[in-house]
Amino acid sequence: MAPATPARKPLMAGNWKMNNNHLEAIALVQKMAFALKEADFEAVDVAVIPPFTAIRSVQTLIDADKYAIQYGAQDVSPHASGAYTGDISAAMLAKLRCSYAVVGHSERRQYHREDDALVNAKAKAALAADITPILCVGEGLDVRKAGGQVAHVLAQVDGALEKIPADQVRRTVIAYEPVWAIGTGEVATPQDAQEVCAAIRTRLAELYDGGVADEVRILYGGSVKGGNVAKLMAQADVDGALVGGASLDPGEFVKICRYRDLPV
Ligand SMILES: O=C[C@H](O)COP(=O)(O)O
Repeated sequence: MAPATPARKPLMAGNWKMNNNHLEAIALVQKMAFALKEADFEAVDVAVIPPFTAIRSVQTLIDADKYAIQYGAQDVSPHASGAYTGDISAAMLAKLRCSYAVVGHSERRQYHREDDALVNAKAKAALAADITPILCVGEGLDVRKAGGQVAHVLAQVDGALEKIPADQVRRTVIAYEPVWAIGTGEVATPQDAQEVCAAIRTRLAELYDGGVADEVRILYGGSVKGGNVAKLMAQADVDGALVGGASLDPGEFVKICRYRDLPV
């Protein structure tokens, strides 16, 4: 597939998971903002994905100090409003000017039994509120060992994008996160990442067209660190990273955002 073009600006998104209260969140964003320079933001979109309880504080800080850091939410309700205790709607996130909502993260699929139909409904809810879904897909170790990673991931992509029109898919981000690489320190090889990311892009061309496939940003996630990011980013179909653990360390996350200065 075609190498990354300026139309696919790399995205480094830090998924904090269930870490950092709103005060810790402010401190972390401040440290990142002090370290990152204008040239970094010109080269890369940088986003933080805090827990719901910290989004308002992050928004206030970013607005007040005019930081170029983007932010989003780790989940979104498929419902617009009503009696859904514990849910947060896309409209609520849009009011906080969230740019992104993660949908289908493997931890949601595993601990909350989310299936592709629900992930599809969440992606649609986010898109309807002009929020970019970061759609997570990825295989478990058993599937990988059996060599079924591409078929498994493409089935997740098909299910999650069902009946979502091309103009909305264009602004969707897809994150390939092999479950066996998440939080384990066992990063996929650059070739593993490229194989699946390229297959996703080919599938987008089949489902929609080459233009859509060329525009969609496809991230890799799973034990990304400063020490391995440059090789992953050198792959033609890897347009960024969804970073978990390393995004909690401002020095490490800034290093990841500056992958272009690191040796490949
Ligand atoms: O959303 C992020 C991924 O689950 C990766 O997490 P990790 O970088 O801690 O392996």
